[in-house]
Amino acid sequence: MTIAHDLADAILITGAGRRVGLHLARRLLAAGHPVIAHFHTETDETRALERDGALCLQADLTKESDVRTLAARISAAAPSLRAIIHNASAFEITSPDLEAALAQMDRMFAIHVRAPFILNSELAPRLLATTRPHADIIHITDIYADNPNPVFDVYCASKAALQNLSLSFAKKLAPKVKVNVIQPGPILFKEWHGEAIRAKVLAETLLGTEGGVEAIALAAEAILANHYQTAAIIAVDGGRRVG
Ligand SMILES: NC(=O)C1=CN([C@@H]2O[C@H](COP(=O)(O)OP(=O)(O)OC[C@H]3O[C@@H](n4cnc5c(N)ncnc54)[C@H](OP(=O)(O)O)[C@@H]3O)[C@@H](O)[C@H]2O)C=CC1
Ligand SMILES: Nc1nc2c(c(=O)[nH]1)N=C([C@H](O)[C@@H](O)CO)CN2
Repeated sequence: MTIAHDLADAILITGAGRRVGLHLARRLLAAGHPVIAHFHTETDETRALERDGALCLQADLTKESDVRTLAARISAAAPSLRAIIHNASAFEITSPDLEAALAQMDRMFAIHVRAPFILNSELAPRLLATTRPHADIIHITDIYADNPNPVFDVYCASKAALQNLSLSFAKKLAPKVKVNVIQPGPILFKEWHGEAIRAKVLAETLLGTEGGVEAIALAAEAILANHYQTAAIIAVDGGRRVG
């Protein structure tokens, strides 16, 4: 069954299939926003988002053709966009093998830099078409963008590139479109994080706990609500960056 969507002033979230992105999609849907949820791997949760009224679109952001098709499908479906939240990400320890590390570099720069660049560029007319006073772009980077963990050096460099790109988009799209950065800290560990590393990370975190996905949703909603915030870089890290 094809569901008709009224996608005027929709909010696009990338990586909405699980964890932070899924929580953002659910929160914004519940708040009454039309939501376009990009996902990589279909899950029961993406199927539930669809039943709840979101337009769910699959794309592998490492593939330029997928990103261009995603942009075209969104442009065709939504007459205007209220916001784009770039959340999709690949988080990998850099391989000691140079050839493998270079393949990771291609993948992570494609997801964290090229895809946001293409989507922001192709969808800028939809952001500018919003009837609201402002549209928003939110890039989710990492506190590691400012102070890298060398174990994840390729990932960190790609997030730093995204952070710098955010400032250029803030300059290019002002005053109609605000562009801001959220830098998460230890929000939600991966299953493969062992107890020792979790304890070490939290010992370096002033507040001593994982932030949880709601911490990012609160930061994103605050940015959307603030008419006077652009080119800002907001850490949501429990104080880890100074710990
Ligand atoms: N969790 C944390 O503690 C921290 C998170 N952050 C940042 O916050 C954001 C959200 O974090 P979190 O929810 O943990 O992120 P995840 O590691 O869970 O990944 C987010 C999403 O990105 C998607 N993704 C991965 N590869 C691709 C691809 N090739 N094409 C399209 N989508 C892809 C994943 O889809 P699938 O699983 O289907 O591949 C997933 O749904 C990320 O940008 C992350 O870098 C920063 C610091 C700490
Ligand atoms: N895409 C992701 N990026 C990051 C994640 C994650 O789970 N997915 N997690 C971290 C770490 O937990 C870090 O914050 C604590 O070591 C960083 N980036």
